[in-house]
Amino acid sequence: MTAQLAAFKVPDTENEPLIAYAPGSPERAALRAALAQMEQELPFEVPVIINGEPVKTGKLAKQLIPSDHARHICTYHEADEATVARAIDGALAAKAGWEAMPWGDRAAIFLKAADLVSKKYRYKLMAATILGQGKNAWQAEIDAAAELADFFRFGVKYVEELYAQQPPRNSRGGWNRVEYRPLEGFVLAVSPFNFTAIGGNLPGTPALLGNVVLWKPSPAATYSNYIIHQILTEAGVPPGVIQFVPGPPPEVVAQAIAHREFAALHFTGSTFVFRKLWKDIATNIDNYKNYPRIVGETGGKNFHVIHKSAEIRNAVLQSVRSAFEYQGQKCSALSRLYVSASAWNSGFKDQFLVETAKIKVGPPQDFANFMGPVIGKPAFDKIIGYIQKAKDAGGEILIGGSADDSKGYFVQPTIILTKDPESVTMREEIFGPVVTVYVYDDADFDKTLDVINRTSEYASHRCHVSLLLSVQALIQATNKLRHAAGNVYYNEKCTGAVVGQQPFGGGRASGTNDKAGSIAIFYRFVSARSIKENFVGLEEFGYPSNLS
Ligand SMILES: NC(=O)c1ccc[n+]([C@@H]2O[C@H](COP(=O)([O-])OP(=O)(O)OC[C@H]3O[C@@H](n4cnc5c(N)ncnc54)[C@H](O)[C@@H]3O)[C@@H](O)[C@H]2O)c1
Ligand SMILES: N[C@@H](CCC=O)C(=O)O
Repeated sequence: MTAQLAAFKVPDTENEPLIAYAPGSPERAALRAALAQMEQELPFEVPVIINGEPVKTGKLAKQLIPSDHARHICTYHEADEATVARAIDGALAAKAGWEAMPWGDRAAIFLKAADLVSKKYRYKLMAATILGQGKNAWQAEIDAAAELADFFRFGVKYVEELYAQQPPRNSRGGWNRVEYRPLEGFVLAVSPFNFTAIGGNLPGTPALLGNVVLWKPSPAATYSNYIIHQILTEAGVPPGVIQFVPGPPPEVVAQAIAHREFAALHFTGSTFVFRKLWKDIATNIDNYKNYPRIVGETGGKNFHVIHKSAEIRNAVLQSVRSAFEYQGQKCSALSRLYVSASAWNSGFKDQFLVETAKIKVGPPQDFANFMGPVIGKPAFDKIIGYIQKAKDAGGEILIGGSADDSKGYFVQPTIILTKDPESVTMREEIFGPVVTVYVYDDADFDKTLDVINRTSEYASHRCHVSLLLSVQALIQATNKLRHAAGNVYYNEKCTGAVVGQQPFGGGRASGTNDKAGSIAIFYRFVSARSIKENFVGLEEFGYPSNLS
């Protein structure tokens, strides 16, 4: 416990500066060296971590390298029932000490973790993300280095702001206060494969508020997530506060959800899994001590709308990036594209195909590759299945459509042209490098906005980007699509929300829209306690109105 006798202010919060990794730069050399070292040392062995101690259950699973599936980046020990039970007990035992730790000390731990991410562990974390999750250098930089450091630093700032929110009035002779208690029980964090930063944020956000957390990482991101756990430990998160529990997802999660002290689910992943977990929680409701909080960001079907007034080159380049960077495996990735006929015929189509044809696909360790592999065999099969379904439904493959999983799970960037704006690849989440284009008559702009709004259950997910120049068209689209997206971008691509700048999340089937990267999400993991203190005692029990 450090100094307490003052109202401290946390340091100014800035976004982590991004490194470009340009040829010849020392950072590029450092990242290459970290990759080479990791390639030499792998496969690693990852234990379950309970109460700060490694637990080797002997029940082993592998995290494959998606660009070279004959190799694996790590072997990890899967938690069994007894291990999960110990993890929950240990977290509950750590709770009293953690929630009583002065805020300044908790803040300092997370600020230190941010600096460990941005400096000492930057390249190691990026190398694990590049090899294990198939990101190229830039994608690893904006995720594993920048977004993760931002989550921790901005989280500290937001908690400071939250704690500062106090009742505006006091009656004479009294003082009103609000205390933001962590939730009673433990939080279950279940994280996805596609963002190392989200892996860190799902346990990090509740822990920063004094909660204890059982963290089940994604099997396909186990190694990078394990490094994050090591960073948090080195920064000073006490044993037991965040229990790292890889394991068979349905079993580990079901056991946690069935526990009487289950206080909240912090989930990011597919809509299907989230809905299932919500139902499981509902079924178990009589068993809980408190009503659990349910926070989840899930699937999406993001779109760009290209108006006839759009600046075509910008619209094309933004669309190429957002459809194909990280192989379309972002919750924000462009997946359906509505282009006005005049824009399509006056250059958009040609440039879109020419630019997409320039994309290099291959192992992400080769920095020239813009795209790497998709995450695994099920994803690979699902994506080619959707390309086939689009063809069967009369869609025309303008470019791509081919895939090769002989060494790694590579799918070429694919553009499908459809005449049916409600065809299957305009509706369902694919989560791969596939974008479907619908060309609308310029005169039907307004009608097209209605179609967009109703087409997918996700309509809302994260992002709608309007690459429009006319202000009038922007206003029209903004109003019509008010509930169709949680994040809207004008003249900008739909990927790349930055913590502290564009809080992210979506409604409808895309999640509870609690806005990670903003103060809003922190309200979900506290249970406020109002405190009224009276400094003046009573002299009579009766009120003046009782006097005769
Ligand atoms: N909205 C957002 O902010 C956001 C961000 C990232 C990813 N996503 C979504 O995540 C999905 C891709 O990630 P993913 O493939 O890791 O998702 P997923 O749903 O397969 O897995 C997410 C997590 O749930 C666990 N899980 C899987 N099946 C489970 C089960 N039956 N019971 C309990 N837990 C289970 C996984 O092990 C993992 O930890 C996409 O749908 C994407 O849109 C959304
Ligand atoms: N910040 C990222 C989050 C993507 C989630 O999968 C983006 O907005 O692209």
